[in-house]
Amino acid sequence: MSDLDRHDTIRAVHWRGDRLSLLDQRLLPFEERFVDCRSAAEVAQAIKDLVVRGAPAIGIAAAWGVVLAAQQDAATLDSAVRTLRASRPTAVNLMWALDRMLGLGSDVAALTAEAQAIQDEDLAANRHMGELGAALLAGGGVLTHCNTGSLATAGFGTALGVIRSGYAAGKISQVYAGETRPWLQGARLTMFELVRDGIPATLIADSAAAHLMRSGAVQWVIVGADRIAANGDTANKIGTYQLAISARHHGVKFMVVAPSSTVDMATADGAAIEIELRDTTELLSMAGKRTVVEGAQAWNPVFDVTPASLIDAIVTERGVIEHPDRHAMARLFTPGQH
Ligand SMILES: CSC[C@H]1O[C@H](OP(=O)(O)O)[C@H](O)[C@@H]1O
Repeated sequence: MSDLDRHDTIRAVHWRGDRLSLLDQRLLPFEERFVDCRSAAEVAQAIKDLVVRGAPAIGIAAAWGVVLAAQQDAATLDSAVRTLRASRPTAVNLMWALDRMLGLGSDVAALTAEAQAIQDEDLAANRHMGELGAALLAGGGVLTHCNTGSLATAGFGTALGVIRSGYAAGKISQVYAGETRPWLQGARLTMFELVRDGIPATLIADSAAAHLMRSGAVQWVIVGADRIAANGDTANKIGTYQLAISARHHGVKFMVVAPSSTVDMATADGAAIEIELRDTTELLSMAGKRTVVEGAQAWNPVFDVTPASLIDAIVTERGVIEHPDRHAMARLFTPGQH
């Protein structure tokens, strides 16, 4: 097993033939427990509750949810797909995967093969993007945000896949990970993956990012995506937009890494991307303990949109788009493709 092969040993999504086992990411890094989903409705609830999260991973989970629906009662397939589609609004991978499954009717064998293909294609795409993104690096430190690793995908990761490949190629000397409040995907999940891989990783507070960039310790900010519009505007975890502003101000390069299942050519620009608002309790408490006075209000958008003008490169498995705009996107993706 190559050094890189070791890195996708973490699997967030396991198809068991009659149920879908999901590594419960609400409990990581201190507890590794699986939630078994035996229906599309249970998969949809797991996506909504962030048992499984990460744009590619929720698309993969939803695809297996369609298989569960077909196994149980083909007559309920359409309503099962509607329930899955409504589970989270921003990551287009969810809609993309369901559209791929819908085209196959209710044949369980065909749906099973398609769900497996979606999962296998994602892992292959991540490894290829890892190489393409690593080729852009020239040493030094990188900063990443949220979690874009094996836990958010079929394995290896998108932005974290570039970091894995870049580190293995000697092109990264230090990885900084933002904690990513309020759900702490960076602190709880990315640090878990990097420490497990033996990659030198330093956790920073989200609010320390600009100060870190000003120090000169970071040459690239490398992030994932939940939806990339036809002009290259990119929706990603809340806090990404301000990282892009800080990066441009400090002369730090900004890379978005995402498979083509994240590209939504049917959405013209970032203004049209729906931003998920989650329960304010995620902001008003930490680890289940309230941290804010009763009666306080909160606002909890969990994604934001980075304009293409602040992105130096979008890495997909179809190729790298440098200085993205609608013309550059159209060279790799069909207008209107979703
Ligand atoms: C390769 S994961 C893409 C994306 O998904 C994460 O969001 P969430 O944890 O809420 O599902 C985050 O935005 C990642 O960058």
